[in-house]
Amino acid sequence: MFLVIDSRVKRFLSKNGLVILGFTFILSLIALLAVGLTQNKNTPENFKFGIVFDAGSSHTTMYIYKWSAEKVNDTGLVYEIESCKVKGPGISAFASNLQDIPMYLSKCMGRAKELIPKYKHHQTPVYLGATAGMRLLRMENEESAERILNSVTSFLSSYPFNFRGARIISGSEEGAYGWITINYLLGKLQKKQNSKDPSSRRNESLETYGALDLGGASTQITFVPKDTNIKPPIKFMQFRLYGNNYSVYTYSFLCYGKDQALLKKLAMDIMNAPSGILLDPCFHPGYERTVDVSYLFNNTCTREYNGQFPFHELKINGTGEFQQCQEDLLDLFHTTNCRYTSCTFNGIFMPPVQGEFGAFSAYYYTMNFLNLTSDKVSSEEMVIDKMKKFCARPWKEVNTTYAGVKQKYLSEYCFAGTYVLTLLQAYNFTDYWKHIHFMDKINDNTEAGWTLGYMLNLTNMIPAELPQPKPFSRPTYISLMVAFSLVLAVVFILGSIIFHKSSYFQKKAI
Ligand SMILES: O=P(O)(O)OP(=O)(O)OP(=O)(O)OC[C@H]1O[C@@H](n2cnc3c(O)ncnc32)[C@H](O)[C@@H]1O
Ligand SMILES: [Ca+2]
Repeated sequence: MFLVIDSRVKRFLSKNGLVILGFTFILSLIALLAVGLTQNKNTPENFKFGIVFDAGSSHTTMYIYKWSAEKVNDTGLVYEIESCKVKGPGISAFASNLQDIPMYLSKCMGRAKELIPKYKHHQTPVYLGATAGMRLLRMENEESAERILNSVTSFLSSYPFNFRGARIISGSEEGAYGWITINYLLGKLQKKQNSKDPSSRRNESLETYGALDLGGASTQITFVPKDTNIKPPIKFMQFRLYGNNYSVYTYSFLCYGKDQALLKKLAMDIMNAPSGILLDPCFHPGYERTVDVSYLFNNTCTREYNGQFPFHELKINGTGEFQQCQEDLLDLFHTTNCRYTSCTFNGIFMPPVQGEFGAFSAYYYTMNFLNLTSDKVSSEEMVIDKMKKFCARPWKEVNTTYAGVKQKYLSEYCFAGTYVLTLLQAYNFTDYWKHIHFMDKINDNTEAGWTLGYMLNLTNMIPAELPQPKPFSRPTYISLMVAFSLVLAVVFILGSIIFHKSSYFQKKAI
């Protein structure tokens, strides 16, 4: 019986074997094409999200970032989808009212829950970084600072997101992450990677922008120095990003943020002329403000000026004299005691500034309001002339002209503008408007600041080495697959026909 079937099968196969083989081959070919095409077809993009709280000295802002999971290692592709300003002061003001922290943060967290799809919540990292306000509080009262961070931690952990910690970041981190943010967004980190000319690649890092950040309590300057062979007394920060090495200088001046610098100036003024009334050239004529003397001196930044005064309140009367204001502010910067090859101020080592700089936060707010951003200025005389005129304008007039602007900001633009120019002078910038680019949002939507760099670093999103490019782009890959498969099919069919015909003729000949 088995023998009978076996011989039938044999006969069937010898007759139709080639047809079955061909049929199987074509089916496999179709399957191959189908798999290749479906594997490479356009699937909807898979997005990821990240949340960073910038807990600054003057206020807290929550940023939500979004990026495509597939393109995670490419440069410049993470962008901001939301910045939520937390109502109220900076978190360091909550030392004696910890119970208010949940209310303080809940509105922005609610916004995050709305904006990020629910099924993504558990994989979305949340970070909170506190800066100079909390650094100052920690110097005054470490336990208080700790308690605030613990309250923040317990509140943020109660959300379905992936909370990754609340901490005080160092001034160097703040400077370095700001530098990474702007260079990442400006596309400076991967530039010239494909250059064939080795001499142009050697100086690649010089093409990054330096970063200038002016906060309320501290200010940072960060850049790649021209001469990397100098032996610095402090270590430069070393980064390897997208296959390039960067040796970065960064320094954070605590107490030289805009708000603390103003308090230092006022404290210095009282020391120089102890009186309950201060004629202040940094405020508009007709402007009046009363400051509590104990508030002024109960502060780490003004401790060096402490003294006993027979009055409890200081009354400020503006006089609006730019030149005098600048002279007063110069006294905040001590430039005589440099023990190194070059210094900025207060005896702090700093290599000479070089290259282009991006200036953000209060640098931008101030210069943008004053119309003194680089694209609107052509000479130093123009800057001085504009500042003189602005400071000299009576407060009443300024107040009515800019009725929509917050009073605190408006009343301080004369001081802030003068402070920005004095600080840049102390850093030894010449022709600032040629080299300093005041920036707020980069690529239309993402704010310049340390938060993005912080998240990119903590989520390892900037690789040390440049990702290897794929040998073929997707369309080329698909076209090649199809073309080779068709050639294979045609060759096979032709081969079969030839084989059939030749065996037919052979049979006939026999
Ligand atoms: O970095 P630290 O020092 O911790 O401080 P911060 O993060 O709170 O500081 P910001 O950059 O938010 O603000 C810097 C200063 O600019 C002020 N400021 C904020 N927004 C402003 C605006 O739109 N116009 C003018 N000034 C503004 C603010 O009050 C501060 O004095
Ligand atoms: Ca800040």
